[in-house]
Amino acid sequence: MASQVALCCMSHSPLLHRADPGAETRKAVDTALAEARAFVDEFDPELVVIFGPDHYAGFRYRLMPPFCIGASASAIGDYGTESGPLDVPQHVADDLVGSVLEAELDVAMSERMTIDHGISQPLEVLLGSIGARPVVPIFINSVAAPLGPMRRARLLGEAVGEFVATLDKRVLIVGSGGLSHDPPVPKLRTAEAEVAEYLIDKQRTPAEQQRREQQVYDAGQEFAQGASGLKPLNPNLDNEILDLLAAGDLHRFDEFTVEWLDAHGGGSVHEVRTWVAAHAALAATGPYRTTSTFYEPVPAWIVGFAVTTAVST
Ligand SMILES: O=C(O)CCC(=O)/C=C/C=C(\O)C(=O)O
Ligand SMILES: [Fe+2]
Repeated sequence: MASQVALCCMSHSPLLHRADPGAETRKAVDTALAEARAFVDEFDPELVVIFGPDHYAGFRYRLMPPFCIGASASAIGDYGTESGPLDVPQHVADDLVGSVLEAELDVAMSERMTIDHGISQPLEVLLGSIGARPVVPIFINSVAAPLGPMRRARLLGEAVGEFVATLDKRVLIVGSGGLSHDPPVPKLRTAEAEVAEYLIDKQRTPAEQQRREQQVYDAGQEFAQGASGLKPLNPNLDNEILDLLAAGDLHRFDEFTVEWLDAHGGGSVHEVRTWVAAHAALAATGPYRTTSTFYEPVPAWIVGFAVTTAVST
């Protein structure tokens, strides 16, 4: 018995519904996202497997795994996203963890995973709400240094795909994040003590969260006005990434080092790991074809914003 598998990868942004990117960009992004939603509606997934990052909302340095599969999860509701539980099919998540471990990838498991906009936003955009379909969330650390090699994200994806192939279900694989971008996410070793405490273990109060969200909005406005120390977006790199994914040339990502990507794509370009894992998962179920690609650099959101869909052939 085999599954039917489709893929949608998309950038997310805390500023997606908050900052005005200009009328033309808004229309283009909304159209791309509506088309992705229609693609998902038509596929009618029985299960969604989503690879996404976290931005110190759920995973902090008290214990920072490179990868974690959630067998039970809820969304924190940051940056205007929905809060509340996901509908995680526990036995599927348990079996997935077992299968990935069997493939010699030492993935962590959480029975109480907290997700942020990095996972909840694509679920809302593509499915209508975070609880609309059964979903297994897979966290890929993409911001908290040190990061392991890209190859491991590809291998994780492969192992997940091999499991997905056995389910005899319609499975949508989602990757969330990227592409080039350098949003103001603090770094443990350079952060002030109070911020470092947050990165390690501390929760924000609602007022602190609100202040932080305003700071991220302000950073986007500065960036859009060209008055920012953040690294520029890199459309050349982003197009190269999209071309490699569409060509199924996933091994090439093994050559991208963390340092090189950081220098050319900014501190959060590593969210592309979720795209690599998602494509590797799809590829593990058979050959695939990319059916749509949207890309536009959006300074007001501090991100090279992309959306792609793909199907098994
Ligand atoms: O709230 C924080 O401290 C982290 C800031 C943050 O969440 C920024 C996130 C940016 C993205 O998710 C992105 O552009 O990918
Ligand atoms: Fe992000």
